[in-house]
Amino acid sequence: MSQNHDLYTVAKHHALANDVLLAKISGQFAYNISTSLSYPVVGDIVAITHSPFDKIAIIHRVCPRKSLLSRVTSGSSHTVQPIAANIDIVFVTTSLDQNFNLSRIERYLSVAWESGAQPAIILTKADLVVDLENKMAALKQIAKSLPIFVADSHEFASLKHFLLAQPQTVVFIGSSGVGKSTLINNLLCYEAMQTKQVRMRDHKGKHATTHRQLFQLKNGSQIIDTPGMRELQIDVGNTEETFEDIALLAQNCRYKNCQHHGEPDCAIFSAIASGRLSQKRFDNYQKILRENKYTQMSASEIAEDKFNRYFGSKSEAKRVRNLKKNRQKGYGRF
Ligand SMILES: Nc1nc2c(ncn2[C@@H]2O[C@H](COP(=O)(O)OP(=O)(O)OP(=O)(O)O)[C@@H](O)[C@H]2O)c(=O)[nH]1
Ligand SMILES: [Zn+2]
Repeated sequence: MSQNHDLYTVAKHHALANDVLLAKISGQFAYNISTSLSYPVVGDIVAITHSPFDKIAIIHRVCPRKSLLSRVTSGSSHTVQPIAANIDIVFVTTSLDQNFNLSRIERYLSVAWESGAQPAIILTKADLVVDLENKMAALKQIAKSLPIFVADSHEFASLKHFLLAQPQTVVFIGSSGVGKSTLINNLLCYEAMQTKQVRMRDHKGKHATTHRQLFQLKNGSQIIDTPGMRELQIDVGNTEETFEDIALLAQNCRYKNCQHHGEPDCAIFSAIASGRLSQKRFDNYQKILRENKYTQMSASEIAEDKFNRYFGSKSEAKRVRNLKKNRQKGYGRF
């Protein structure tokens, strides 16, 4: 089953993820809920009743879970939020380009272990790897005997083989941009995931019903991908060490608090212009800083921050929306 606000989408049969019912929790169930972990979550198996005369079925209870992936919301409330249940494998996904970072993998592995599911590691963007042997040797030190899959967007046969070997429920966790959606799309062989823009809008409650959270492969294996999972960002910890070159450059900016967004005498800007620093590396650095910031924020704060970054302020977005609405009504101009 999967969730969208108060309404849950429940598959009638475990093996038929596309034959679904809409459902909500019963009053009695809601009354007995003691913590946020008691709510049904994507991947849960639930007991329902459904009258043929009602569009919406009733969920009475959640069956015991064999695993539960959760996150601590570190905004104001610090509650534990369930993300997905009954997962067999948590794939810790990381890219083999310059974002390869052992301490980050370790952090994600600890989240995976915590869930009660079996962790495994996927290394993506193998086409960009430099020095695979050394990276693998270092990784094996922390991964011990965990399975490690190496993939890129064209070659992911070993992973596919693994998923097709037996029916299993899997999730992919890892930092933004490591290639999770690309990999899932490839595994599903079609563009099943929403674009980033659509996912942004999910946070605003729009189009939310179109965001599928559970995808089924032909052999019955299921891939869970929820917005909650996307926000399961882990503090990288040693950003400064990884991006020491950028920190050193930034010391030469005219302003101490330079954001490197076009301020005068920005050393980062000059370094990029002269080719001493690649734009891509700087973009990655900023992305990781954002991820770090997100670990300190609640889901709604993250949504708001992303919204503002993409669309400007809410009042600006509202103004644009009203203009559009008026245009549709046939008056006003856009
Ligand atoms: N070179 C290379 N680029 C890749 C590969 N896989 C993905 N990418 C690129 O990496 C970028 C991020 O990929 P996504 O699949 O959106 O990453 P993600 O992990 O789903 O990111 P979030 O949705 O933010 O969590 C895209 O521009 C992809 O085209 C790969 O195997 N090789
Ligand atoms: Zn600067």
